[in-house]
Amino acid sequence: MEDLERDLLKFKGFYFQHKAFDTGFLENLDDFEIRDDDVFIVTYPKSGTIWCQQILSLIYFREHRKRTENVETSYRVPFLEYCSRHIDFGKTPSPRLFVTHLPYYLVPRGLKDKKAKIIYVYRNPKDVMCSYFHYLNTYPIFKAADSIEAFMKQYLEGKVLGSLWFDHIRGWYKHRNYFNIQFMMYEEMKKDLRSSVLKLSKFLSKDLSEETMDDVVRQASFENMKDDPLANNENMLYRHVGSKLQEGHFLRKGTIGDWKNHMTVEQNERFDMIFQKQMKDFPLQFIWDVNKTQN
Ligand SMILES: Nc1ncnc2c1ncn2[C@@H]1O[C@H](COP(=O)(O)OS(=O)(=O)O)[C@@H](OP(=O)(O)O)[C@H]1O
Repeated sequence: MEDLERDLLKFKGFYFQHKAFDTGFLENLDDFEIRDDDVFIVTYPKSGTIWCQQILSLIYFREHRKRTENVETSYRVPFLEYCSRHIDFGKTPSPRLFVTHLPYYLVPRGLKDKKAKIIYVYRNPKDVMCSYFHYLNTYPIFKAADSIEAFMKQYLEGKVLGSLWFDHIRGWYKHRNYFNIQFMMYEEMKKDLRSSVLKLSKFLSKDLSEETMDDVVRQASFENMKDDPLANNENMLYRHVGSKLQEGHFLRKGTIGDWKNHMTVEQNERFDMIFQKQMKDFPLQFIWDVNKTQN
């Protein structure tokens, strides 16, 4: 656990990345001035963050859609809690787009005016766990367990950046009425990206032409993003954390149900028991298998 404490920092009950932590900024985050036309993507890690960053970049920036500017997606939609050292958010032109992994109780209180918009993307927690495991074994953001068994323990105890998955999604859902928030499911985006982009554009009051819609859907596909150095996060991660593997990719598989390739029957049953206990009476549905609808 010593290594974990070196890499992660618990602040107000939530684990942050130690190296990128800006105490002054986070101490005052409650007062961070929110503009009515701000848009925030909120995710638990490995739930489709960069995907949604890319969709918003394509919707909001013609230059991104038409590839006339060489600006990375992660810069167009920066992390609220990790980019304050190099971006002056007060000077960013409107509409500002942000992304955050913060829990509901740490976001700026101005979001409760319900004018600025929040998109919460969630994904089934077994695929989140497997994606997280591979990610940490590719990019050394913090000390990673070297087996799924050990990582499952760490993840189910919430000793990871983002803390406990159950707390994150339950907290945001329970407090949804305080915010102007749209929940989006990773698996629905995967099954029908066009309908998901349409849903998002309605929420954002953006009327997209057919041509724009085609551009967005095409450039937000997994295959396209994986090969796009502006959108695949690899340069950004390489600059900030380095990589342990020659062949590791941030956009790794982008599928539904990869957990079946990594978890044993026993691990899966153990996970299910904890999930059922923690998520009893939780109304949002999840898709665990590419061939199945919600359950
Ligand atoms: N376009 C598209 N389509 C489908 N899936 C996609 C897409 N873009 C990113 N991804 C997958 O999202 C996973 C990374 O999650 P995040 O971006 O939330 O990671 S992070 O929290 O910002 O580190 C990671 O999942 P895994 O492949 O399962 O590891 C990415 O592949």
